[in-house]
Amino acid sequence: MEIVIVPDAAAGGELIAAAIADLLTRKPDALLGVATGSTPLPIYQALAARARDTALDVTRARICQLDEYVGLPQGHPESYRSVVLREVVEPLGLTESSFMGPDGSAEDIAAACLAYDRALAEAGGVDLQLLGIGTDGHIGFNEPCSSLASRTRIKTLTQQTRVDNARFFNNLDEVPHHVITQGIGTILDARHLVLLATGEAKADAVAATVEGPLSALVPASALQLHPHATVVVDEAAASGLKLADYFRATYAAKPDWQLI
Ligand SMILES: N[C@@H]1[C@@H](O)[C@H](O)[C@@H](COP(=O)(O)O)O[C@@H]1O
Repeated sequence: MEIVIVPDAAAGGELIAAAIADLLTRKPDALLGVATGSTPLPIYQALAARARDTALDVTRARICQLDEYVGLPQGHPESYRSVVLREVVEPLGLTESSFMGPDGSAEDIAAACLAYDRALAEAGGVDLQLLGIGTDGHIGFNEPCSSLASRTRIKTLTQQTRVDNARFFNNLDEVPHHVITQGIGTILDARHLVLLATGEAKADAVAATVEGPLSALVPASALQLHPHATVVVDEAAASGLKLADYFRATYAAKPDWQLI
């Protein structure tokens, strides 16, 4: 696992957008897995700026969703489908035909989960999966004690996550209890995992992910199992890391041509 400590969220967004740009240059039809929440927005803004202002061609990029609320009406502005279309797909000049996600309004949720795992595999697998992290250490919506081998399935949110996400809704009661999420096993199938965490509220979860034991109690610690996982953190999110100086020195010594 590589840990990169950046000065702030904007620098993290630029660094990760550069890695995505490099991927799309090598593989123009790469499948990019995207996360929701506030944290990855600087990545999407930096990537859209590159698509607008540089020779980067994103027209063949494919975008896939990490997770989804269950039971929100289709087209609800806070369904993750709507969020990804608004924050990622449209700013890149792409259309819904470049996009795939699980169907949170399906009558048969179990079948929708299976179908999504199958669709990801049939699409050739995710090339680069962006991740945020919950304050309880969740990735996607894999809450503490999720199986480290889990596939896409329905999960029940913890109260902590519902409270954290209530800011996107009118009140806490509107936050769904159930979600579909790529499983931890599904996430680990991606070729490159890139987790961005910013702000002091994430410091404990980041420390447990990076320096704690591999544990289902901290779902993000599953990144320790992946051969190419990058954790990008700002100074505040890095504040609980005992090995911060080592991570800084390692990254500073990295050759310029070697991206994350
Ligand atoms: N399902 C999403 C996660 O994918 C995201 O990482 C997390 C953190 O969000 P934020 O970046 O807003 O703190 O929120 C939600 O729970």
